[in-house]
Amino acid sequence: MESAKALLVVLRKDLRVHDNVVFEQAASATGSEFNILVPLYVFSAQQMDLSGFVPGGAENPYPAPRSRVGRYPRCGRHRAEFIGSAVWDLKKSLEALESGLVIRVGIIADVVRDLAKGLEKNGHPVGAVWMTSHEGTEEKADEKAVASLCEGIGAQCKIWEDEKYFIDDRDVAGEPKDLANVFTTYRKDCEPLREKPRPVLPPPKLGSLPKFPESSVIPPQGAPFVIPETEDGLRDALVKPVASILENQPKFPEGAKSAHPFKGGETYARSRLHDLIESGKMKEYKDTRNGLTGTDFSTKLSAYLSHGCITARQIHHALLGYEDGTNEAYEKVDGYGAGENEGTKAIRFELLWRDYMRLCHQKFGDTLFKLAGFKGAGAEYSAEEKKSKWKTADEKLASEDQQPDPKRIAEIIERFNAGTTGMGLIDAAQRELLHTGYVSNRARQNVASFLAKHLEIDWRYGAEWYEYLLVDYDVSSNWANWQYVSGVGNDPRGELRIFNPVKQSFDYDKKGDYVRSWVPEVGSLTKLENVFQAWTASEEDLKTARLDDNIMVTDAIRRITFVVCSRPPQSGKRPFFRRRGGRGEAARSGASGPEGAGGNDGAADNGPDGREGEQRTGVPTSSGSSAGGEENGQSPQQPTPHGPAAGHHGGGMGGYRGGGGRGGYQGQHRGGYQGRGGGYHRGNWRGYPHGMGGGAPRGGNGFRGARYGGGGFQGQGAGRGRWDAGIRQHDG
Ligand SMILES: Cc1cc2nc3c(=O)[nH]c(=O)nc-3n(C[C@H](O)[C@H](O)[C@H](O)COP(=O)(O)OP(=O)(O)OC[C@H]3O[C@@H](n4cnc5c(N)ncnc54)[C@H](O)[C@@H]3O)c2cc1C
Repeated sequence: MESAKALLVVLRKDLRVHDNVVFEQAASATGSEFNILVPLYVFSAQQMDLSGFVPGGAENPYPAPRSRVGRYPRCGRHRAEFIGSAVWDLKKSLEALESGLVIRVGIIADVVRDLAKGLEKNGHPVGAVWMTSHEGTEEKADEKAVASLCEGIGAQCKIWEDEKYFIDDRDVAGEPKDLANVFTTYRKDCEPLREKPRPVLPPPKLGSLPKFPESSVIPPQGAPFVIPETEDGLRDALVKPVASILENQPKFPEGAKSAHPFKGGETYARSRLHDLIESGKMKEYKDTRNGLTGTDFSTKLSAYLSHGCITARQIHHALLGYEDGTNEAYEKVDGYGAGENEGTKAIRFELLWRDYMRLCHQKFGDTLFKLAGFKGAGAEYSAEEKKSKWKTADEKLASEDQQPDPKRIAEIIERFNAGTTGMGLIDAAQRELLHTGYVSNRARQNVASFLAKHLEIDWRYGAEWYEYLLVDYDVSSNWANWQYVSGVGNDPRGELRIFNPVKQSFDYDKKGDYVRSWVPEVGSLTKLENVFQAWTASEEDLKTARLDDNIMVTDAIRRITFVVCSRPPQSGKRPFFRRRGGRGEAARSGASGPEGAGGNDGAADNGPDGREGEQRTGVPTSSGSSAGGEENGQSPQQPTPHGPAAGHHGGGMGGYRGGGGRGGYQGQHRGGYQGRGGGYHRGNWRGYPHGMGGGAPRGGNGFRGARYGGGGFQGQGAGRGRWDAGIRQHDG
């Protein structure tokens, strides 16, 4: 056709040929207005350090991109490698379809402009540029820039719906502004989930795509960059500038194993999905999903989803083949043809969370990146709560009386990132992230909660560190989850949900294998409580383990006294923990109202976490926990390696709230203790509607929980000897 023109397809987070609207539509466009198809991928200078593409001697015109708050690189080596591999895999798939992929680096609109100019010069004017819409400020800006460029060159610009979500946007009722602020409400509107996803789109048939142009017609990459011609070359160019994460990069611990050894790309995504169903892992998913170690406790599909190597609805349809007994490949798998099971249902549930996080991003826009979060954007956040409680390393932003001062906060953040806080689970998770780019959902929640709620440090340092290092980084899922856990997002329990990392370790790392494998320094300690917090070990054990002068012991960032009961198990779910103190009056009457502050709302949103929690079954949360010791270790009665801390704030019972709470406890007795212990002082906790009391160590004096607790029970939970319980522990 004489007037036929080139179709330029810009691929970003849709690195696949199956279930991809642009290829499906391009295939049916053959013989019509487009005589050639130029699929294009651009490694973006806004998000990646491109200096590896610059041959020696030349200068990279784009400064290495950095995050706003922590000034971290935007994309670390694990994700760079994963994306490189996924792009290469797409190139191979397109070549197998007699097409191809042009790989470039730079700013998307600039690359499109240069390519369009060159193609026109070589006799192929660009008639249209297609791309799929993606969430994110930069992504939207790219879409706008390409649209305005198209206007300038007289080409059509088409931005297709992003179809990699579980429920298609076109099937979501209402406008983004109408989205429910609580996930459960949204979920209920969507149920039954199994009926919601649209069918998957077929991949283009061999030879069905408009011709890929001769290489001589495609203008080369602009100087000074050079695009490698092999997969290894591409990987090296991407990884070289970000190969080292820390100044003193620790070695990969001997014996530790990555939970995410997976390679990027659609081919690998499809085979991973198949393996998960064939091995029966999908059926077990609900029981295993809170694991910490190994490749199969969860799907590890997140990175494939984030980069669009697979779509959520492809996962759903593959599960249907197994559940409905229509895909013989799975006929030997337990549960074949038996319909949806607990495991497959839970996966759909998680995929819906992913949708929801993105819809929240649509609704709240750039407040995703704001310290006060989604809550700060709405009326549901009180004026007082909007005031920043957050500690920062930024001298200009810190309040004059910030304690610890910004310099110390900078040190703490550095140690938090490097995994040397002294809190085993947190350190293990941060080191696993450094070494592998992946960390389980359970560990992510603990890490986020630790930074935001125990240390009260601007949670965006953590979100940006994750953005830097996660292989599955997704702008909506990452930032909205950080907000959620930090209490400024869509968690209805907000600030009240706190993970006690010691109890979580006992619950989810029952033998300490996870912490031992990523924090080898504590590997020889035998007692679990010592593994989880090395400072609790005896002087002798510390010496034997050569830990006596280790910073994790001498200057643990946060000390949580946690009592392990030596009595034989009596009953219940958590036999080896026993609260010391806090079961007195305060515990029983600490929450007078229906909204006991610590009460976990069994009926409400349970969070994108381990939703199994005791709260829902009404079993009282046990475990003594406290946050002992000031961050800088200056507390006069700071816990010592030889014994538990003396002073902590009061502990209470994790509660169960909600109509007809089944035998649970009401309310949380939590106090900002300022008595003798000098223990954990959470002066910023405020506005708890009910049930917040102040527990006092040794005799019920010296607390000020009521000031923050608004109706909290004063003092009566104390006076039972030593208080070991402290901050409300929440086990999600
Ligand atoms: C602080 C924090 C930061 C996070 N950052 C990201 C991120 O950048 N990218 C990302 O994909 N997920 C993120 N998550 C969500 C979750 O931790 C990961 O999706 C999950 O651990 C990935 O492993 P998986 O694929 O084996 O998950 P599975 O347990 O197998 O879940 C299946 C899929 O459901 C989705 N999913 C599961 N949980 C969530 C959730 N809470 N929110 C949104 N989607 C979910 C993912 O796409 C996941 O692949 C974050 C969670 C927290 C608490």
